[in-house]
Amino acid sequence: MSIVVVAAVIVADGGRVLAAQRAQPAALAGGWEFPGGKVDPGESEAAALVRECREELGVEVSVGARVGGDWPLAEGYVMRVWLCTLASGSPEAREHLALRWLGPGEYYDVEWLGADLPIMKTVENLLHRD
Ligand SMILES: Nc1nc2c([nH]c(=O)n2[C@H]2C[C@H](O)[C@@H](COP(=O)(O)OP(=O)(O)OP(=O)(O)O)O2)c(=O)[nH]1
Repeated sequence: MSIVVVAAVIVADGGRVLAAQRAQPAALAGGWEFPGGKVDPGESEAAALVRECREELGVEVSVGARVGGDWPLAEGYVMRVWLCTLASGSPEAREHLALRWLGPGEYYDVEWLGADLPIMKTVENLLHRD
């Protein structure tokens, strides 16, 4: 069974999306991702998503619609992604090198990790469908 990594696409007013720059490991440092992490044993995926956003950003999020299905990562890992909104707090980079709010037209201004680029494309379609 694959290890599940959950990730939050935090969306704010004007279609802004929060990107976070990884600090580690060396192979991924500097790349941009969606906040998240591994689900702990016995923990629900939604609870893991909320916990990771609290730990990494110091915010509370509300979990919304799922983005796609299982996104492949390295062998043995899959990523599951949800749209989220901020319920309280203002994100700060507690574990990342930097954070950026990307507005429409800026979604590809950061060097997304390989797995995240197709996710960003899917999110763009979801947000601009109407
Ligand atoms: N959180 C997150 N991880 C991603 C993304 N894209 C991507 O390839 N990954 C990879 C990087 C890592 O190999 C793995 C998740 O690891 P992590 O370091 O975020 O997990 P964690 O917070 O539970 O960390 P740790 O306790 O194992 O240190 O998934 C993404 O958008 N968000």
